[in-house]
Amino acid sequence: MITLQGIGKSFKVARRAAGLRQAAKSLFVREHTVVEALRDITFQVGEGEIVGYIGPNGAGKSTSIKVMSGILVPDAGTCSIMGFTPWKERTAYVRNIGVVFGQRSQLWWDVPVLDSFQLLRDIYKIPAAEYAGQLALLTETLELGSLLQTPVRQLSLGQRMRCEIAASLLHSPRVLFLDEPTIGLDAVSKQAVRQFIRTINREKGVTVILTTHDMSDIEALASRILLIGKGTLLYDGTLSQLRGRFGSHRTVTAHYSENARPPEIPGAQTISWSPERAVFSVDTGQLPIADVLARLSGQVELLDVEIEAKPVEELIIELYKEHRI
Ligand SMILES: Nc1ncnc2c1ncn2[C@@H]1O[C@H](COP(=O)(O)OP(=O)(O)OP(=O)(O)O)[C@@H](O)[C@H]1O
Repeated sequence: MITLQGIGKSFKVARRAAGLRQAAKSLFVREHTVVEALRDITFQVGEGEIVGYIGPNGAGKSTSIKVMSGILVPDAGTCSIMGFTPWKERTAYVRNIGVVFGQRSQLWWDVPVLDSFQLLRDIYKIPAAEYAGQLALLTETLELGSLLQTPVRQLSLGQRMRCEIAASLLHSPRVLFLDEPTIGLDAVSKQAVRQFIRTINREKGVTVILTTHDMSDIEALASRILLIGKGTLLYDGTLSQLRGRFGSHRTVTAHYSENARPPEIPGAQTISWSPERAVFSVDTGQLPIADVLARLSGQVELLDVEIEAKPVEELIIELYKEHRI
């Protein structure tokens, strides 16, 4: 569905020091630096996948999305999406993709949402019956009923995001690019947006590329992660592979009847202790959980035990650390 091969993109940025004198000088002599935003980016995405495209600020995520959606022309490499080269066959290509930039709006600010939708219907030349069906479906699943007649500037962020997502799907695209679609949303709106993305992926087979800083988006949606740092692709694997790599650690919290001495578990690190509760960090690759439980029950009268894996957020931080980004 999506193939990127050796994609590179640099930006030439004008540079000048602060101050009036420097401003005057820059009118005559321009100094430039080159920012290498993408370097040799190569990956493939299959039809129906949801891929989390992650990386720290300035890593090159938005630039990649812009290249893939045909807004930016790369300096090097090839990109084929559904057989199109995005920046070459733009008009035909955009009929097959949907794009949401969480930080920007594609809706007209002063007019009711429905007017923007109708304009998009005309731009994409969506047949009347298809538009009516798709609008009804999106209105119901994204709960847009009361919003359609409201000017965009009067919508809250969460309401606007639901409308943005609907706008990007009116023409039934096969690929959806989402650049931080849940930024600034409250917990309930986030859930609604995630649920909707899952549904269109499962029921319509829409392929989704998702950039986000919210690791719970990744956990809820993406089975595969592409990690980009300083313009280079650093990791391409599934979430479970990532868990397998860093995830043999468990936090074990034991609650027990009052005990004067801390339980001793050789091979486990004691994080905290009180007469009724102890918390351990255990590398299950070295020390099986069953051994920990056996040791605990030999020393204290156990009342309850909680075993937690490292949250995805921490796994991603480990990955950032490993690649020094
Ligand atoms: N139009 C531009 N002109 C100059 N430099 C740019 C331009 N767009 C992006 N860059 C630079 O390219 C690099 C990658 O930027 P990009 O916006 O792709 O990062 P990002 O991973 O989306 O970051 P964030 O998570 O902060 O949104 C950054 O160093 C940025 O300053």
